[in-house]
Parts: sequence; C-alpha cells; structure tokens
Amino acid sequence: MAKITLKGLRHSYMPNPSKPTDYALQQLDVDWEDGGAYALLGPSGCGKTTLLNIISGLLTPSHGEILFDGQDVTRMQPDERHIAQVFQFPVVYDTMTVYDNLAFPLRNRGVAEAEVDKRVREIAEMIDLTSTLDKRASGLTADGKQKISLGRGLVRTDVNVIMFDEPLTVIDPHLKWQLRSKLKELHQRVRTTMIYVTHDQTEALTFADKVVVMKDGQVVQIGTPVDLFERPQHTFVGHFIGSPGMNVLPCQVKGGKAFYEGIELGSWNASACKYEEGLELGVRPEFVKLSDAGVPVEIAKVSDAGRFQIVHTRKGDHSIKLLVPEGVEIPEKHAHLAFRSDHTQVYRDGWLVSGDNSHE
Ligand SMILES: Nc1ncnc2c1ncn2[C@@H]1O[C@H](COP(=O)(O)OP(=O)(O)OP(=O)(O)O)[C@@H](O)[C@H]1O
Repeated sequence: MAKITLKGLRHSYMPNPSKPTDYALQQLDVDWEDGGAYALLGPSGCGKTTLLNIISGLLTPSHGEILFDGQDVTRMQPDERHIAQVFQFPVVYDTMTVYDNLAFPLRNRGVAEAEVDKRVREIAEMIDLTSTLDKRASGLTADGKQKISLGRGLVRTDVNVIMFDEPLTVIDPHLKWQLRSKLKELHQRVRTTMIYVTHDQTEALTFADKVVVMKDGQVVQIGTPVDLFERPQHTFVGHFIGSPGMNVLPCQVKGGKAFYEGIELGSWNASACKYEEGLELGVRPEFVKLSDAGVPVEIAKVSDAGRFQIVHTRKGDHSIKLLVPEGVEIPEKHAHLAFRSDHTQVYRDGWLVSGDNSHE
C-alpha cells in the first residue's frame, strides 16, 4: 500500500501545447492517502483514463511528478510500480480453471504454492467464487468472469494500489448493487489504496470514502459524499451529483446580501462575496420548500420519485426544482418558495465563494 502524490501534473497529447484546452490534464496536485477508497468521477472525456494511465505508468506526463510514499516513480515502468488493475471487460484465461486464474498473478511472481493456495481460497471466499474454483473459466457468465478479474486484482498482497476502470460495465444491472457493496466491504477488509474510475455517481458514492470529481482535465473537488452534497465547490459538482442536481440561478450581491430577481435570499456565504460580476446562487432541491412568502413561481410539472415528489417550477426563463415528501399537496398553478439559507450559496464563475477559495 502507498500514499500516492501527484505534483504539478499536466498532460497534453499535442506536441506543442500552448493554451489550457490543449491539455487533457491541467495542473493536478492531489494526495491519495494510504489505504483510502477513492472514486474518480467525471463525464466522458474529462481525463479519467489519462490520469489512470499516468499513475499506472502506461503514459508519461508532459509535466509534473508521481510519488509513491514520497518516492518518484514518474519514469518507472508499469511492472515496477506494483499496481493491480481491473478493467471494464474481464481479463481471464478461458482454458484455465477459476483457481488457476486467481493464482496466476501470484505464481507469476514466484509466490510459494502453500501461500498461493491460502490466498486464492481467501479471495474466492470473499467474492463468492469458492464453489466454482475447479470449473473452467470459459463456463462462467460475464458476471462470473468479471468477478475473476476483480479477484485477480485483489489477490496480491504486495500492491501499492488497485485501480478499477469502470469495472461494473458488463455486470447485469440487478447484480451491480451487490458487487458495489461487495467492493466496499472488500476495501474494509484488505485496506489497500483503491481508485475506482466511473462516470456513474451512484457507483462513486457507494464505493468511496472520498470522491475526486473531474471536469475538463481539472479536479473540481475532492470530498466525502456528504461534502459533495452539502458543499459543492463548483456548480458542476452541484449539477453532476444529486438527482435532480442543484438549482443554479443568477444573482446579485449587495452589502453582503444575496438577491435573486430583486428578492433577498438568505445565503451563508454572501457576506464573503466581494464581487459583482458572474455571480450565481446554488441550492439543492432538498433545501427548497413551499412557503407562504418568498420566490413566486409557476408549477410546471410534478413527478413521482418514490418517497418524494419532484416539483418542477418556473420563474421567467429559470427553472427551480424542489423535493416535497409524498402525500403533501402541491398547489396547481402558483406557489412561493423558500430556500434554506445554510444550504444556499453564492458561486462566482462557477466556483464557490469563500474566504479561502484559491479560484477567486
Ligand atoms: N491517445 C490520445 N490521443 C489524443 N487525445 C486523446 C488520447 N486519449 C485521450 N485523448 C483526449 O484527452 C481527453 C481526455 O480523455 P480521457 O480518455 O482521459 O477521458 P475519460 O474521462 O477517461 O473519458 P471516458 O470516460 O470516455 O473514457 C479527451 O479530450 C480525449 O479526446
């Protein structure tokens, strides 16, 4: 296991990059703590695979360093880095038994047979493969084969980090949730540093203690699932995480107070805002409620989301969503909305306004 440090990391696939958008990765400074369970979350094209390939050594970054426990590994070959990787599609030897597949990474490194046997049986038990150990891998379903890939990733004890690249893509939807919780449980048992790459917020939030959210080659926030929900550092995080995502509305700040369409709205960070341009207010639908006074809106649509109703409202060109518990009556046409001030925040050019925000 190791702490992984990315220092001033940048990468461009172009020979002569000149502007920020020429970089697939822009200036990353990230510490991945030893033994942590991380998810790397972001939309397609944000740079997740590029970053993974740099950590594993398949790609050398244009700038910056990668350190494992303080040791510079930037120019080291992949096999010298002691990393296990699990990919989207199963990597198994069909003609071998499940047992031999799991044993392969250990035998390959000359581990003694007694130790191989102990470890293979341990891992097989953890991922429910014990009953299939003597079967040929070719006879297994896609799910079963992907479990072997997971097992092969987990079987070594000498790895610095295990990286999972969208590992549940081929898994049947009804089995996905089982494997998601299984992976979390496995992390708690083996405590190896794990990085789980996904564009699916549910997978990221179920698995990770800390989620690293990326957008356009940048890390926009690193935080616990609760941090991402309660204090999105960027409006992108507010949109991308949550269902439905955060409401974002244009606003003005005067005398430390936030106004939307001339209506004063309480906001916990408006007093820290020294700017007048590019301001927006963010508030999650969970923190908006129907009220006697506040922002006047028209009700556009109500959709059922189980224990909640999602109420879609409009004010002019703006849409504001709120969650209302099931059974609560929703007015037919018009309503007023109140925002919870401790969860209503001001953003400037997308970034949360606060005293210590380096993006201001
Ligand atoms: N080999 C390459 N040559 C040139 N550009 C590349 C190459 N690989 C990736 N890119 C570009 O780098 C950017 C980041 O791509 P990357 O594959 O790292 O993103 P991603 O988040 O992993 O996306 P996905 O979820 O679709 O795999 C994209 O703009 C992509 O087009």
